Amino acid sequence: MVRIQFLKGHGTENDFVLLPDPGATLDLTAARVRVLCDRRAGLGADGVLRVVPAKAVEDRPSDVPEDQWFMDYRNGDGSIAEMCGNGVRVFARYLVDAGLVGEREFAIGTRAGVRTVTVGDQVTVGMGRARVTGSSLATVGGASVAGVAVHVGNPHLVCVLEDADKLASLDLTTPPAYDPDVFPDGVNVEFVVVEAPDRLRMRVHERGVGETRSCGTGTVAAVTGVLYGRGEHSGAATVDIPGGQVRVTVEPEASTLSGPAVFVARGELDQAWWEGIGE
Ligand SMILES: N[C@@H](CCC[C@H](N)C(=O)O)C(=O)O
Repeated sequence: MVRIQFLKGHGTENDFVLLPDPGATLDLTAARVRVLCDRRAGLGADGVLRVVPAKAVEDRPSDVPEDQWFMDYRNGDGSIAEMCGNGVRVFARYLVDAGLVGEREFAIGTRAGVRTVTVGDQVTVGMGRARVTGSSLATVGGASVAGVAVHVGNPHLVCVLEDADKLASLDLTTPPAYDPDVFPDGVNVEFVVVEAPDRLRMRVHERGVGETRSCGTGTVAAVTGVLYGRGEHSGAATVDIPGGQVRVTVEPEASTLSGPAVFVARGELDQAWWEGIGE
């Protein structure tokens, strides 16, 4: 009988089920991801992080070497996404805690390429280049808001609002509408208020999940988009999200994300339940 271990953790309350899969034997179907993430029928999470050796991932990006650990990230709806900034911090904490890496600074393979991490009280991730790709509109509650499109390995649309009351009153229980010609693969939509030159408040509707308490790539996109609006390409900001606070730095060719990564539970999945999850 194969025993399937799990951990439950979060980064600023963006929560994940982490599945160690050193032998790359798990059959992680979209249906299994959906049920695992279901907050009543499963463990409940925004997404799943499968921990797998990069050499077992045939479609990994060409710059991810064979000897790295690979973050196989899935959204709660079962879809695959390129990158997850909060997830990679939780993933990094797991690798250190489990003794799977010997250093506190190391690299992790993701579908967006290699990400370097430094694990301390907080976990800092080198998020690569955050690229402004254009502008577009998001429509929420019948009103359209202009946004800056930012690519952080995955797609984002950053919409700046005038004040915190507007941000608080947004109804994100239904997905904001966006232009599918601009975002053919869907988009994560961030709504942001600039509270001080180096302080943002943000809410997010994530592709493949819904509104979450935090989105790491989204915070990097938000800082990049706000800087872009000021005609700047470098800067740093603290971002307040409903689940806590992260720190972001942006340079023309690189960005970083720092924040907490916490585990709350670990255990074993029920074998019969897992086997019984159909398509
Ligand atoms: N929560 C994540 C982003 C997860 C992927 C996203 N929903 C997508 O589909 O691109 C983060 O912390 O970055």
